[in-house]
Parts: sequence; structure tokens; C-alpha cells
Amino acid sequence: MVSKKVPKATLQRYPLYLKALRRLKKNGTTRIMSKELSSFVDIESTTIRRDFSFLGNLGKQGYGYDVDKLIEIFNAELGVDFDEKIILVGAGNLGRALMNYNKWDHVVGEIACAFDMDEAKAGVHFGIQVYPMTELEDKIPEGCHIAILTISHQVQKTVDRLVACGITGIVDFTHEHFLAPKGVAVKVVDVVSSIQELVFLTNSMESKAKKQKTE
Ligand SMILES: NC(=O)c1ccc[n+]([C@@H]2O[C@H](COP(=O)([O-])OP(=O)(O)OC[C@H]3O[C@@H](n4cnc5c(N)ncnc54)[C@H](O)[C@@H]3O)[C@@H](O)[C@H]2O)c1
Repeated sequence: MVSKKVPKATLQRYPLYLKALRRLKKNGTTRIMSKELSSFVDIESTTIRRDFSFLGNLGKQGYGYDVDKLIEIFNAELGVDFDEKIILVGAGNLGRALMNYNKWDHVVGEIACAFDMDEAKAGVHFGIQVYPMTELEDKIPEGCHIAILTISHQVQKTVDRLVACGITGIVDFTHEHFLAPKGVAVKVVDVVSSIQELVFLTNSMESKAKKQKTE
């Protein structure tokens, strides 16, 4: 386990490192210096070394980091699993866009199958099997913990059903408020609130710049 308390900013950078390391491995790189990794991820090498130090004594001076070992440590320590079987619920416009993407750069696994309440959506889309919602309990892959929610109706009822099936992590694209029991993590993805935050940020930067001009 990660020994020291890892700062939030560091935790947020870990997936970037992991993604880069996976790519490097794919290209045949077996070891890497923090300076080289720095140009790859566009993060200062000192920051990289500090970030990695939370995971133990990983690198050797003059040798750098063993790519395989780093990937292994990220997997074990951070619980990241490339074979994570993710389900998607709601194969509409947004759901299908995600199914079409379904690459996730080999970082977090892939969408194993999808479900939709509309039986007409059943079938194979973008190589992913879509099942009618009535088959959720039968067809949910064994050991599946993560569900992407891109539905528009009966959100609470659906969440309750997913939780009963063993889902403990929900990526929520719906704009609906719902309750999840303790032990179930929900990550909201909302383009609208991101835009709102940006509008607020850009406005305050503009007024700050104007104020500085007049001073
Ligand atoms: N978070 C964001 O930034 C963002 C952006 C766009 C849309 N959305 C939201 O995402 C959701 C989907 O949007 P869309 O444009 O793809 O809609 P859509 O109508 O095209 O697709 C919704 C799909 O979900 C299915 N569905 C609805 N309720 C279901 C349920 N309880 N169980 C199983 N299947 C169900 C429908 O049959 C349909 O196929 C909506 O709630 C929308 O508000 C969020």
C-alpha cells in the first residue's frame, strides 16, 4: 500500500504516468529516466521523482526506472486494473459515443457489455454487446464493479439494481440526483458544470486583468 499520505495533485498525475508508461512499454521501452518521462508527460522531472517517491524507492541513480516494475507497482498499489470489466447502462447518443471510443488507452480496462431498457437497442454496437435491461442480473460480467451511467429515466431504481449486482463505482453522466449506499463511489461527469466553472474562471481572470490595467 502507499505508505505516506499522497497529495491530491500527485494522485491526479498517477493516471498520466501510467498511461505514458503503458505507451512506452508498447513501444519497447524497458527503462526510463525521469527526464525522458518528463518530456513524454510534460511534467517537471523533479515533480515526477517526488510523485514516485510516495510509492517507495523505485529508481536507481543513473539507471532510471524500470518500466515494467513501475507499471506493476501502479497496478498493485493503486488498484488500477487494465482488465477491469466496465458496463455501460444507457446505449443512447452519449452511451454509444462512449462505446464507439472504448479504447481508454489500455489504462482502465474496457466496456465489456452494455444494457438498455429499450429492447430495440439490443444487439452488437461498435463490437459491444448491448443487452436488454431485463437481462442485467444474468449478463453482468463476473467481478464487474464499475458502471457508466448514461440513462435518462428511473435513475434511482437503476442505481439500486446495479448496486445489488455488485457495482461499487458509478461514473455518472446523468443530471439526476440519486442516493448511493455507503461503500459505493460516484464520480459525476458533467460538461455543463465544467463550462460554468470555466466561464466563472475566465470572467474573473478578465476582471482581474482590467483592474490591473487601471491601477
Ligand atoms: N454529463 C454530461 O455532461 C451530459 C451530457 C449530455 C447528456 N447527459 C445526460 O446523459 C443521459 C443520456 O443522454 P443521451 O443524449 O445519450 O440520451 P438518449 O435518450 O439518447 O439515451 C438514453 C438511453 O438510455 C436508455 N435508458 C433510459 N433510462 C434507462 C434505464 N433506467 N435503464 C436502462 N436504459 C435506460 C434509453 O432507452 C436510451 O437508449 C441523459 O440523462 C442526459 O441528460 C449528460
